[in-house]
Amino acid sequence: MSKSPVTPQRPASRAKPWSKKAQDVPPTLPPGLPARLAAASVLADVIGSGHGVDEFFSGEPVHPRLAGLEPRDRALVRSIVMVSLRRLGTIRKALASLLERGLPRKSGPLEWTLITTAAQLLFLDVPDHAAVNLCVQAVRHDPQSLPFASLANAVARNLARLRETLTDTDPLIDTPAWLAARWRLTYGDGGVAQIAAANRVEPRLDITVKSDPEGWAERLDGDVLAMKSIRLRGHTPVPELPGYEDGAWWVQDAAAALPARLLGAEWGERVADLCAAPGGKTAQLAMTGAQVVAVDRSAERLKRLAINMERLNLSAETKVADITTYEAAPFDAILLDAPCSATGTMRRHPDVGWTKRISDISTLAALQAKMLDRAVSLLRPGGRMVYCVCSIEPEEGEAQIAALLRRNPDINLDPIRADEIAGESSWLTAKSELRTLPYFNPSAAPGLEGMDGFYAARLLRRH
Ligand SMILES: C[S@@+](CC[C@H](N)C(=O)[O-])C[C@H]1O[C@@H](n2cnc3c(N)ncnc32)[C@H](O)[C@@H]1O
Repeated sequence: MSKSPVTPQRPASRAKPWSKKAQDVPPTLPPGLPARLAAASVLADVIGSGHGVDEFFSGEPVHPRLAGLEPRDRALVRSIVMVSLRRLGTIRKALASLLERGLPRKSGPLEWTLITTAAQLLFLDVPDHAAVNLCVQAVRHDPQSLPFASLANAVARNLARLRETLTDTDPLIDTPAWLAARWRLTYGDGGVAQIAAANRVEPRLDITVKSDPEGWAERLDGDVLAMKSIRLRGHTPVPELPGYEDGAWWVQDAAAALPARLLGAEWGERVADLCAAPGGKTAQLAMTGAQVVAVDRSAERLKRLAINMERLNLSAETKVADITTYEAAPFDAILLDAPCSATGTMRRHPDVGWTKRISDISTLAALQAKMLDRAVSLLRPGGRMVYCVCSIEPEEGEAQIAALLRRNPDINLDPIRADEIAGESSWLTAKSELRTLPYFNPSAAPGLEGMDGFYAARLLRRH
């Protein structure tokens, strides 16, 4: 039997592979199998073609294997895919140790079935017999992988048997090598190790409340964090939680809630939220009583923003426009939440490291610079702006703002004070910009720690 490495090469194309041929799932398949086939297939498409997991699970199912699945099964598929991505390094190492002769060539979806089976056996609360049995059925379902059904059976049984030793790995193994190398340069050996460890923990849901954080924390079984976000302890689906229908709160990571607060928008001010959709920060700005214009290039995402604002009973004007060419009367204050590599959000989006490429960072940094130049030109003299990104790459944060200040002498950095961020001076850079990392916000309760990696700088326009 010839061998191939366990790690496949990602093709350059980002075409939607599932759009070419629909693979209908016959309704006669045994229970649980359609979800396992879907998990393997979605994972192959995420890693193979660079599509984000959210593309598959927000809105109507676009993948033929997801169509027709019950919501409960879709949720299971999502969690199998997420764990597979979050622990991909550990899983690949485990499979490599069990496949003495490597992965057989021309074995169709075998690799994806084994990875998603490993995710269930090593990290999810799926009974061993169900995971092993469905693995073998999934392998038998495809003519190319069919000859390897007994190999898959042996691998799956060994995964269950050796679970403890196979999962005892260095967190860095689950960080894509290109990101680990970058983070080592920026944050040192200690920093990269802590980021890697934090990214392995599935984060809880954070919410921003309109008022009464203590009361809502009690009602929702959550903890009030330093900056008044609430971190929920449980995993109840969002729409079923008290206060959701009434628009008392919205989902927003604790770090993502900081930039809008730092802008300090005031009642009656004319404020622009640039790159606004789906609107977590727009809601915060609108809460202040400012007149908010929410601008985004995507009409579809702005529609979602409008629906969110309606549920929250808040108002903002929406405008579909490209920020790099957007024109408007001057604003008192601007929030620019620029598109970025999102490497600070890998706790919530473990696909980021496997779907983004190193070249994306310079492409995005160039776009951010253009947006910044446009945004500062929209400020009135004396106006203020907060620029933020959910990236932990300096090119998109610290270096981006340093370059803006060099090319625009009219713009000053307005230092952020520790007392504006609940006294957390370790969240500030030497120049008093905000820099959070995924391992910040430790907690005594396991699973309740961490926050997104964010960068924010506050700027003032002089003339
Ligand atoms: C990081 S998300 C914004 C998240 C949002 N601020 C929030 O808090 O909910 C970035 C947004 O930038 C938008 N975007 C990307 N390129 C753009 C451009 N050239 N002009 C306007 N919007 C753009 C995307 O459609 C996306 O909605």
